[in-house]
Amino acid sequence: MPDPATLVWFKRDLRMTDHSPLAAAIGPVIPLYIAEPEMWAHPDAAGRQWAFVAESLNELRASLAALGAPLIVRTGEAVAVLDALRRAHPIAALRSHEETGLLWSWERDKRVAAWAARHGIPWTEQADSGVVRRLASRDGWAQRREALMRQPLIPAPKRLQGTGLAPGAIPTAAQLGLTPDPCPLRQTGGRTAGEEILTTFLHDRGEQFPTDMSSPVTGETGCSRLSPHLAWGTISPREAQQAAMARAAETRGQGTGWPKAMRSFVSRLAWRDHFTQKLEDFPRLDRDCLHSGMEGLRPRVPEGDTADRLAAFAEGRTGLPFVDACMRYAQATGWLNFRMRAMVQCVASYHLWLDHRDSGPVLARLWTDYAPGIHWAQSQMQSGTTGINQLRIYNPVKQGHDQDPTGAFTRRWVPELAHLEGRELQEPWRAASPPAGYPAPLVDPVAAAKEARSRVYAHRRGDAFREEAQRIAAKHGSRKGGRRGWAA
Ligand SMILES: Cc1cc2nc3c(=O)[nH]c(=O)nc-3n(C[C@H](O)[C@H](O)[C@H](O)COP(=O)(O)OP(=O)(O)OC[C@H]3O[C@@H](n4cnc5c(N)ncnc54)[C@H](O)[C@@H]3O)c2cc1C
Repeated sequence: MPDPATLVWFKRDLRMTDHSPLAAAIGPVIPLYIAEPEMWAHPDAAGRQWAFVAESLNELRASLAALGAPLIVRTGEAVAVLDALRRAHPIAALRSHEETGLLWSWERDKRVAAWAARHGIPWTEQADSGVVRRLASRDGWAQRREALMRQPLIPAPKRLQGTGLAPGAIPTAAQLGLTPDPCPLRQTGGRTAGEEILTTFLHDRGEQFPTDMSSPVTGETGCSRLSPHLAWGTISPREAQQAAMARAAETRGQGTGWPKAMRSFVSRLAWRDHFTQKLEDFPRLDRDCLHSGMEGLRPRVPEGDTADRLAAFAEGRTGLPFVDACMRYAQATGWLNFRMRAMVQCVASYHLWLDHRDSGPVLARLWTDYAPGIHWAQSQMQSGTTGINQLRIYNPVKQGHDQDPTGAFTRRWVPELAHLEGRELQEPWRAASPPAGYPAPLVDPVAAAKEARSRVYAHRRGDAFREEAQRIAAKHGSRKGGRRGWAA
């Protein structure tokens, strides 16, 4: 009978450094990744995400193998996979990070907990971020998170004792039922790529981060671009934060932009946890409006012409050039800067009057860095369904002029408009001869925004609405006075 092993279950934490479950494993180890067809069948899942994960798994497998225990990959339902492993090798303990996911992952975890209890296998879950399970109150949350972020990093183990179990194949996207999803400029997965991105951001690219981040043109290199690595865990948030704080300290007093840029970056890492905490506390975030009074505000696909508007939005054919450029750019790269993500979500929800539960999956599938907690919290916030945020309705024409002042970005991604300049580029319907092959705008952006604002405010009236909004703010709102604009 072989010695019982510790099973370390990797999920969105595809690394060995700063990985407490792996560091805590004693005796033989089964490092396991389960490719769950149930997860990849969801409407928010896309081939580009799996491609990034598969690259990360390949590298993790090689790194773990070098220590003595290669990554075991199995495809299937979690309990079935775990039970097959238990029958192949005795398991003393199950260890993993806590995962904040959509309802299906909660249900899956309940089944895993029941399986573990049935077989007398203790399952220890540890936090991988500032998100707190069973949080009683947001009071003191930020301080608690900060204390966790300042704890020393956990080094990767020096050696691991394997079990001899067959490593198993990393499935292809098609084997997981994913449809082809070309993304020619997608970021590469794996720890090595993540470390390189972090290094170049901290030492070469990041000095103008606070200004570069607003535009997709400057943001492409001026933003950290760490998001897929944080989303799939090839880099830990604590590693990123501590490296940025060290860089801020090293550059202090030299008259450069680095310290401010690093502080700004660190605050974004805190937003990450702030928004993910909302999903932790409200796992129905992708299904229900945070404020129940906003239910029924917008029609659902396929009511009326919603299906056509959603298709035009997804294909980058709304007739609003900067919106279409951003959507086509995201299609090709798997990424978009924050402001433009907010703008495209806002245009879908306000101007095109689409329910965020219809547009949200379309956007989620564009992001290589899809992180349910951030995505659905932001999606609701930019759609006005939280009931607690001030409405921010971006004007896509103005954003085009502000964030793409030369027009080069819009012309590159909407080549139908390559011959237009200045005002006509962002409002081609005003051109003397409207461009052939490019659609007329689905809506007048100014009139549509006005109409949307009055419809939303009509829903936000009355004492009952206000009382629920107060309860939501108390449960989910940031405790940073005066900063509610971003953090509520
Ligand atoms: C509708 C919508 C959907 C979004 N969906 C996702 C998503 O699925 N995954 C995702 O990682 N980000 C999402 N974001 C947040 C943000 O746009 C991205 O994190 C950012 O653009 C990623 O690029 P970066 O790594 O260069 O970010 P940087 O600007 O360099 O920021 C560093 C990190 O901080 C975190 N961060 C930055 N901005 C935010 C924010 N506003 N809220 C929460 N965390 C933030 C991310 O982890 C990011 O990688 C979404 C935003 C909106 C408006």
